[in-house]
Amino acid sequence: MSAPGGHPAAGADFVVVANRLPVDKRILPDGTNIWKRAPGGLVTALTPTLATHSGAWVGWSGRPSTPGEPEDAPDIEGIDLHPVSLSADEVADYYEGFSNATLWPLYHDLLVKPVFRHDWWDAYVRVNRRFAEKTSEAAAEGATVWVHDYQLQLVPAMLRELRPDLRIGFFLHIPFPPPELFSQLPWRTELAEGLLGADLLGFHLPGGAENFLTLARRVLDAETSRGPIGARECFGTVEYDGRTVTVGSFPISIDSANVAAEAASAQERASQIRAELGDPEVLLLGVDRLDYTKGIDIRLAGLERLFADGRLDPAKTVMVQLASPSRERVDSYIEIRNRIEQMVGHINGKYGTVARPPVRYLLQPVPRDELLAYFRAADVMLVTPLRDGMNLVAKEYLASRDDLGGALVLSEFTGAAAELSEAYLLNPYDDSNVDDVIEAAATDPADDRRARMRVLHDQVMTNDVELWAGSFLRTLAGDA
Ligand SMILES: Nc1ncnc2c1ncn2[C@@H]1O[C@H](COP(=O)(O)OP(=O)(O)O)[C@@H](O)[C@H]1O
Ligand SMILES: O=P(O)(O)OC[C@H]1O[C@H](O[C@H]2O[C@H](CO)[C@@H](O)[C@H](O)[C@H]2O)[C@H](O)[C@@H](O)[C@@H]1O
Repeated sequence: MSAPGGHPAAGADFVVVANRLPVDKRILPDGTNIWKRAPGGLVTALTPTLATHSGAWVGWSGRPSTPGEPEDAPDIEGIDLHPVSLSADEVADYYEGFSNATLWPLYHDLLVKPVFRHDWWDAYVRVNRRFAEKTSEAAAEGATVWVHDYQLQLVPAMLRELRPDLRIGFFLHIPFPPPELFSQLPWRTELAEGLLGADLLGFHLPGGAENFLTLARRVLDAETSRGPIGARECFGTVEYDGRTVTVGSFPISIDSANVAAEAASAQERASQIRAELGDPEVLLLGVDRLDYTKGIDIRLAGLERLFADGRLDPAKTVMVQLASPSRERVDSYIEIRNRIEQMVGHINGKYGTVARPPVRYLLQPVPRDELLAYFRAADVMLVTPLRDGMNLVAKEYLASRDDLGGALVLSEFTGAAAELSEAYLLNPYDDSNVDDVIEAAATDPADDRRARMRVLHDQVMTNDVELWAGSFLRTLAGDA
C-alpha cells in the first residue's frame, strides 16, 4: 500500500542495504528452505545495532535464484529482511566478476590484476538498480537508509533519484585507494557520482576519506574541503549537484562486551584444545576468510623460516590456521588456496612427525563458540594482511583476552593497526621483520606481553561497534 506521495505507508524508518542479508539461504534435500546466520565482518558488526532499532535489511540471500522461484522474506532476530534475487549469471558477473575480480583487487593495492569487462559493469549497474528499487519499496517517508560497501556504490545516487525524501548514508568497508589507482577504472566517473548521491560517506580511515576528496576534485571537478580528517571528527565536504556531501572516518569495531563474555565461558574448551594439540609451548593461530589479501602465505613462510633457522622448535610449536572458504570460483582465490595448501603440506612434510604435524589447517567455517575457544587458547594471534580495510578478527581476539594472556601480531597494512599501536606490528613485505616480530611475540617476557594486552584489550572494550554505528548515524542525522 502506498502513501499519497507514492511511498510505502508502512515502510521501515531505518533500512540497511548490503550485498548480503545477515543470513544464508540453504535448500534441504527435501526441498524446504532454511535460513542460517551468515559469516563475515559486516554481518557480525551490524546485527547488534539492528536488533536495537526496528529496522529492515535489504540484501542478497547468498545463492543464485532459479527463474520463477518466489523469494520468501524471513524475519530473524527482529529484523525485517528484504531479499534481492540474483540469477546465476548475475552472481558470476556482478558478485564474482565486477565486485570481486575488478573492484576488490583495485581497492586492495592491485595485489592481483583487476579485470575490466563491460559485461560485468552492465551487470553491476543492473543489480545496483534492483537494490535501489527494493530499498525504495522498503523505506518509509523520510527514512534513514544506510548503504554498505563496494558492491553497491551506485545505489546512493540511484536511490536519491527514486526517493529524494530519504536521508542516505554510505559506508565503505574496504580501503578507498589513492586516485592514481582508482583512475584506472573505465567507469571512475560513474562510481564517484554514484557515491555522491549519499548525504554522508564513511570510510574506516582518514586516509580513505582524504583519497575520496582528492578524487572528487580531480575526476568530477567538485569543490571540496582541504583540511585533515580525523576519526569520528573533523569531517570533510564535497559540493556536488547543488548539495553538500559530508565525508568522514569511522573505524568499525565489534560487539566487544558480548565477545568478551562468550570467550570467558569458553575457557574450559580452550584448555581442552591445547591438550588435544599436545600441549605445545607456543600455539600460533590464524583465522581468516581464505583471501589473498589476508597474508596467510606470509605467516606460513615466516613460520618455515623460523623453523629452518632454529628460532622456533617445530616439536614445541603448533600453528592452527582456520580458513573460511570464500569466493571459491574466482581464479585468484583458487590460486591462493592451492598455494596455501601446498605450503602447509611442505612445512608438515619437512618439519613434522606423523604424530605431530606443526601446522593444523581447516578450510571450513568454525562455529562461534569454538572460534572464541581458539582465541582464548592461542599464545600468538597472527593477523598478517597485505591490505585490509579493518580486520575484525584482530579485535575479536583482543576482546576475548580479558585474562590478559596472548599476544597480537598485526600487519601495519590493516585498518586496525591505526588504533592498535601496542600490538606487535609488522610489515608483511619485509621477511626479516616478519620473522623478528613473530619470534618476539612468541618469546617476549610474560610481563611485557601482558602489559601490551592490557592496553589493547581496554582499547577494544571502549571502542566497540555501538560507538561506530552511533557516531555514523549521529553524523548522518546532523547531530554530530
Ligand atoms: N574460519 C572461520 N570460521 C568462522 N568465522 C570466521 C572464520 N574466519 C573468519 N571468520 C569471521 O569472519 C569475520 C571476518 O571479518 P574481518 O576480519 O573483518 O574480515 P573480512 O570481513 O574481510 O572477512 C570475523 O567475524 C571472523 O570471526
Ligand atoms: O560477502 P563475502 O564476499 O563473503 O565477503 C565477506 C565480507 O568481506 C569484506 O569485509 C570487509 O568488512 C569488514 C568489516 O568492516 C572489514 O573488517 C574487512 O577489513 C573488510 O574486508 C567485505 O567488505 C564485506 O562486504 C563482505 O561481506
